[in-house]
Amino acid sequence: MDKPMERVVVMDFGGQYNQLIARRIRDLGVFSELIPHSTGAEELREMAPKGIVFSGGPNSVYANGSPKCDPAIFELGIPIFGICYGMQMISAHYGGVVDRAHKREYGKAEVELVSDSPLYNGMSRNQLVWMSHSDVVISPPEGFQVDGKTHSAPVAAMSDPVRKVYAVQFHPEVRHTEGGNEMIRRFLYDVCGCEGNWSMETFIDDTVAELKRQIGDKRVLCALSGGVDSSVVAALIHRAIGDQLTCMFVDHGLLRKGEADSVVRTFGDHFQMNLVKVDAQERFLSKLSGVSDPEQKRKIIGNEFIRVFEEEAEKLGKHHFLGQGTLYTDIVESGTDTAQTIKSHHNVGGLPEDMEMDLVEPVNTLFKDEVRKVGEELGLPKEIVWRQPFPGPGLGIRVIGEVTEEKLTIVRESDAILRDEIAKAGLDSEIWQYFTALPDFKSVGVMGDSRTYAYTVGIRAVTSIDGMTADWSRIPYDVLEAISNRIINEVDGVNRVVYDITSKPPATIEWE
Ligand SMILES: Nc1ncnc2c1ncn2[C@@H]1O[C@H](COP(=O)(O)OP(=O)(O)OP(=O)(O)O)[C@@H](O)[C@H]1O
Ligand SMILES: O=c1[nH]c(=O)c2[nH+]cn([C@@H]3O[C@H](COP(=O)(O)O)[C@@H](O)[C@H]3O)c2[nH]1
Ligand SMILES: NC(=O)CC[C@H](N)C(=O)O
Ligand SMILES: [Mg+2]
Repeated sequence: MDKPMERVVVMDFGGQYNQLIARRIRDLGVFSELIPHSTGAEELREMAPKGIVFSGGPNSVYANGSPKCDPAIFELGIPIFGICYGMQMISAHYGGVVDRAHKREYGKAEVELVSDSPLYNGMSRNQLVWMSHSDVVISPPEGFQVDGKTHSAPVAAMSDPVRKVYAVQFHPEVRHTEGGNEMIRRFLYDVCGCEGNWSMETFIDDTVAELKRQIGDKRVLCALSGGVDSSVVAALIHRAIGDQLTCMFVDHGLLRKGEADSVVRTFGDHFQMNLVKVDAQERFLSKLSGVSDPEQKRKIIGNEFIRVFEEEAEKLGKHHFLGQGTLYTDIVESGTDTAQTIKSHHNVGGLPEDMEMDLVEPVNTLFKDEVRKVGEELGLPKEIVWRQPFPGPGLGIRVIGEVTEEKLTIVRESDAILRDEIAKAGLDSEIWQYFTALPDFKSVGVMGDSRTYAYTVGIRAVTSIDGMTADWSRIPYDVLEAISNRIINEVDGVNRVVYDITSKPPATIEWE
């Protein structure tokens, strides 16, 4: 008889990075999934996980009604790893003190490791980590040792090796925490005693089989942007159902310079599938006219996409399903039962409630870098697999506030210059995503001895792996200078250029 599948569960307290924790664990060869934080101890005993992770979350443990796990879970004898909110909850459970921090920590921080607990034994004493919290454990509960501290957090990591309970205030699951993967690995293998028998190699086969079953002999319309996510989805669906698939690319007037043509060309060069291109500039721009709230803009764009797909599908005959390249990132940022809405991605939080087609989203548990792996495995061309992400709402969320033709032109032209200069400097594969944004204000300048009162263009360039966290790119000054000069000289209506030097968190990659 097969052994029960080895697994480690992640209890969901609403953190932005929860699926990322599960994903890291899978990467390390152990099956992992998110489960609701309300899962009881009895149910967990039946699942028999090798370990339990408590995730982060937006709440404060000392606030009324903040989510807590079933206290009996602490008595199961299964190793526990608490992250951020998870650590604060462990502390509160065992009688430690949690309070508002004097100094909040967002983004990069340095933890000094002060113990030799199995998670950190032999590691460099100074660890670069990523933080996102405003509460802090002031003193650990009885029986716990302090494993690490930062300037602002006297307890940045703690553990009780006897009860096998480990906890960190920082986020080991994000890529910017350099030793994070190793800490998770040690939890899985050294603390929980996992063997590591899970692999993602079968993902494509399993997914194609599931798509065949789900779709049967019905037809699918796949929303195709030319980006990696939708290209991978189209390729997966095509493998499953062949000609029952039609791809549809919408030009909503919010695309980058030259984008519509290049998408159609690249698709024709590499795919043996049907592609329909829809020109819908007018309808998107008129719906956006006079609207300046970012969430409202996103919802209008999401709605309009679906209405276009429905109308165009009608012309081609009945399509039961709509395929989308939705990633897990899009879902969690759009808000879930426990996670707060950071921004409504057009393909998730921006969807209308009354949709005619059912969604097919085969990569919606994955992150960008996993989708890229699937794309490479499927043999998609490099230019698609490594294309920088471009959001569905396009320049519509890079013009801050109301979208007008004049502002779209400024963003489109300045973005083209930025892309050109980045390519010339050979930085295009180094920087994960780069673009310009147009804040909704003017400032004073002097050009040719005359006073100007014109727009400011913001440059955003980030390094990332999965888009969940990001750092600003250290573009060399001479490259920035060339970009700035060209934007001022070549784009009408601009007299100032600024460079965004914020990481995510606390900022996000896009400005809206
Ligand atoms: N212009 C468009 N026409 C048709 N579908 C689109 C368009 N823009 C976005 N979509 C749909 O919305 C989904 C989400 O967009 P998103 O930008 O996250 O993914 P992508 O464009 O496939 O990849 P990338 O993130 O690399 O740009 C896409 O996968 C696609 O299904
Ligand atoms: O298809 C999309 N629809 C959207 O509504 C959307 N909003 C942001 N993005 C992209 O997602 C990644 C993370 O972005 P943020 O840090 O701005 O949330 C970045 O790569 C963003 O470009 C979107 N993609
Ligand atoms: N990221 C988190 O889990 C945050 C936990 C808690 N809300 C804090 O601010 O400290
Ligand atoms: Mg895109």
